[in-house]
Amino acid sequence: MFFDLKHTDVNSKARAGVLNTDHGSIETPIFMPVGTQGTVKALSPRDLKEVNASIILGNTYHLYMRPGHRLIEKMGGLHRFMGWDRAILTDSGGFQVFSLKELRKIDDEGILFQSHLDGSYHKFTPQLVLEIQRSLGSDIMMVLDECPPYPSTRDYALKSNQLTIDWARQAREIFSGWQPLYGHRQWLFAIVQGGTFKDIREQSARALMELDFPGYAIGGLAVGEPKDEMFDITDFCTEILPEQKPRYLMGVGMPDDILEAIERGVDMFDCVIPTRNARNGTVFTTEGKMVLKSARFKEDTKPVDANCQCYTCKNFSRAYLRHLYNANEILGLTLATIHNVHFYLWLVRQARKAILQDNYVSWKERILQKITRVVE
Ligand SMILES: O=c1nc[nH]c2cc3[nH]c(NCCN4CCCCC4)nc3cc12
Repeated sequence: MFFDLKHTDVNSKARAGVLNTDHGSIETPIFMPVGTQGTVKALSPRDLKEVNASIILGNTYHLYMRPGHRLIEKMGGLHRFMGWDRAILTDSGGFQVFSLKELRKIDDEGILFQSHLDGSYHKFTPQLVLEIQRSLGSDIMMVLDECPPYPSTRDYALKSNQLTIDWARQAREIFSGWQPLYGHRQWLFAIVQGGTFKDIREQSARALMELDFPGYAIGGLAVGEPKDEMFDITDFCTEILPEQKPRYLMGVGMPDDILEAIERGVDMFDCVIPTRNARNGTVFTTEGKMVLKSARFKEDTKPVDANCQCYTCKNFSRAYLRHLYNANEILGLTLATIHNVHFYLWLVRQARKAILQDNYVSWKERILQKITRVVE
């Protein structure tokens, strides 16, 4: 089966499971490094394997814009094109359209927008974003949805939610009738919307569940709402969503956000933070966050994190990494990204171990004390 729920922690809603794709099995809770344009910035697929990444995220919007899904199809699909033979999840593009430029126009058919590259007009429909993801060959595809801005009026959230449900219904019908392009199975997830209105969230979840998807994303969060609202809505959604299906909280997040959401029953995460922060000189460690550019690391011979087994921590000092940043050396980006992605994957692997031992909550409280510090 696609998702095997192995165990739920007896003291919380935290779960340990396995996602079975044709590009390998993925132990959950899982973090998906973001590879927007067909590459996880500064890392090669070899680096990704070395840090045990089992699934990465690609963006339908960006790959459609450049180099185009037809070209990628001619190249044999995204896995072959980018040299990655493990799993890929692609976001459907609705969110990117909103976050990249002022929205052109949304109507019942889809989203009309201008390319951020050359200003040309395009229209994302439920059908088109599915065709793009079929050409890409993603193992997990997302339906076209509308992510309402935060805050939204109740009326806007209601209307937007109706659109997202209609688009999900169309996508489900299109998907049920097709053969995969490259021989490997592709799975289609729905996306729960409804803003911060619990009754609309319930309406969304139940309508999507009736359409019977293999997995459910919780969308419309991590868009500027207060953290406690994000966790409250997440907790509310996981109460309703099917226990035996994976839950994916889109765009989350900082290490502590991920641990809080795991406790509330979320299985899958993606976020640009580990890769983006690495490129800006901020790394996450078991002793807290560290700004490597800081002068205090000028002669620090210690590794980024003495408890870390990654290539960066086993071979280089904080002083060297700080030098690379100051000298604008590309290697600095790669080494810090290797470490941060390794840290996120290590964190969710430790979470899984704690869940299987039924002590997730106490483990989480202990590790949060350390990783939320700032290393001076
Ligand atoms: O509702 C969504 N539908 C489709 N994709 C999404 C992606 C999302 N990504 C986020 N938040 C990303 C937050 N991230 C934090 C670090 C800096 C860059 C932005 N919310 C999302 C909601 C959605």
